[in-house]
Amino acid sequence: MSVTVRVPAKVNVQLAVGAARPDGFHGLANVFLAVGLYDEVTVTAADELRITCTGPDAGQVPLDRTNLAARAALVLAGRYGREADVHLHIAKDIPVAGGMAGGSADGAGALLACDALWGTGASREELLDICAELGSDVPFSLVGGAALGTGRGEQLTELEVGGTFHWVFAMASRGLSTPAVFREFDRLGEGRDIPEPVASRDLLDALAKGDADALAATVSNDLQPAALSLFPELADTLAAGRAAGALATLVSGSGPTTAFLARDAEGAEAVAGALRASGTCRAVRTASGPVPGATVV
Ligand SMILES: C[C@@](CO)(OP(=O)(O)O)[C@H](O)COP(=O)(O)OP(=O)(O)OC[C@H]1O[C@@H](n2ccc(N)nc2=O)[C@H](O)[C@@H]1O
Ligand SMILES: Nc1ncnc2c1ncn2[C@@H]1O[C@H](COP(=O)(O)OP(=O)(O)O)[C@@H](O)[C@H]1O
Repeated sequence: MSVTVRVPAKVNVQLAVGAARPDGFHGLANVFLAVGLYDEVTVTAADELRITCTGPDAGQVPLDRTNLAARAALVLAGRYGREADVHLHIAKDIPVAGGMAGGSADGAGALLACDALWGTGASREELLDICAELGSDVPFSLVGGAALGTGRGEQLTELEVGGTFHWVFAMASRGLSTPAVFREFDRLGEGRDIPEPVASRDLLDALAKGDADALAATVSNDLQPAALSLFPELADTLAAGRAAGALATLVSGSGPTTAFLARDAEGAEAVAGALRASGTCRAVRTASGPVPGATVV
C-alpha cells in the first residue's frame, strides 16, 4: 500500500527580520504565499527506512536520515512507538536550496503521508507541532494558502487572499545556505538598531483584495541585501525581470531563486520569455498562488 502527498513551494511576499535571538534564530514577520510548483512524496510500507529522489535537482538531495522527509517519518514513528519502516520517494520539482522551502515541503508531505499510511490519526495540532520541530518553514508547507508566520516563522495565522497572483521564478546556477544568509544579515546589520519585525498593514490589505499592483508596491525582503551580498549576480536577474515589465521583483526568502510578480498569466509568460532570453539564470518557471498546502492525492 502507498500514499502520495503533493506539497507546494512558497514565496515570501514580506520577510521582516529582527535581531538574532539568544537561541540563534531570528524573530520574523514572514508572510508566506503557497505557489503551484510541487514536490510529491510517496510512502510505501517496506522492511526498513529508505529514500529515493527523482527530478532535475535530485543529485543535491541527501538520501540519508538528515533528509527532512526521513526526519518527519522518524519523529512520527517515535511518538507512536513504531518503526519508520517505509520507502520514501520524493518526486522533486521545487529547486533545492532555492529559498522556496522544498525540503520543508518534503518534511510536511512525508509526515502527512506516514500519518495516513499508518492510520496514526494524529490531530492537526500535533502534526503542526511536529512540523515546527522539523523546521521554521515546515508548518506553512502543511497549511498552504497564505499565512503570517511569527516567532521564528513557525507560529501561523492564516490570511485571506482575494484573488490569484501570477509569478515567474528564476532559478539560479547554485544554491545559497539559509544559515549563511542569516549570518550575512547579522554582519551587514552590525552596530545598527534592528527594529522588531512587523507585518505591513498595506501588504495584508493588498493580499485580501487580490490587488497585484498594490501587492507589488508593498512586497519586501529584509534578507535580500544579504542574499545579494553573497550572490551579486542575482542583481542582473532582478534587473532583467524589471526591464521585462514585472510589477515587482524580489529574492524569494533566503534565495537565490528570484521572484517576479505579473499582472496576469499573459504578463507572466512575457516576463518568463524575457528572463529565459536574458541568460541571467539557469531555468525559469511560472506559477500562481495561493494554492492549498500538503494534500493526499
Ligand atoms: C528564510 C526562510 C523564510 O521563509 O526560508 P528559506 O528561504 O530558507 O526557504 C525561513 O525562515 C527558513 O526556514 P527553515 O529553512 O525552515 O529554517 P530552519 O531549518 O528552521 O533553520 C535553519 C537555520 O536558519 C536560521 N534561521 C532560520 C529561521 C529563523 N527564523 N531564524 C534563523 O536565524 C538559523 O541559522 C537556523 O539554524
Ligand atoms: N527533502 C529535502 N529536499 C531538499 N533538501 C533537503 C531535503 N532534506 C534536507 N535537505 C537539505 O536542506 C538544504 C536546504 O534545502 P531546501 O529546503 O531545498 O532550500 P531552502 O531552505 O532554501 O528553501 C539542502 O541543501 C539539503 O542539504
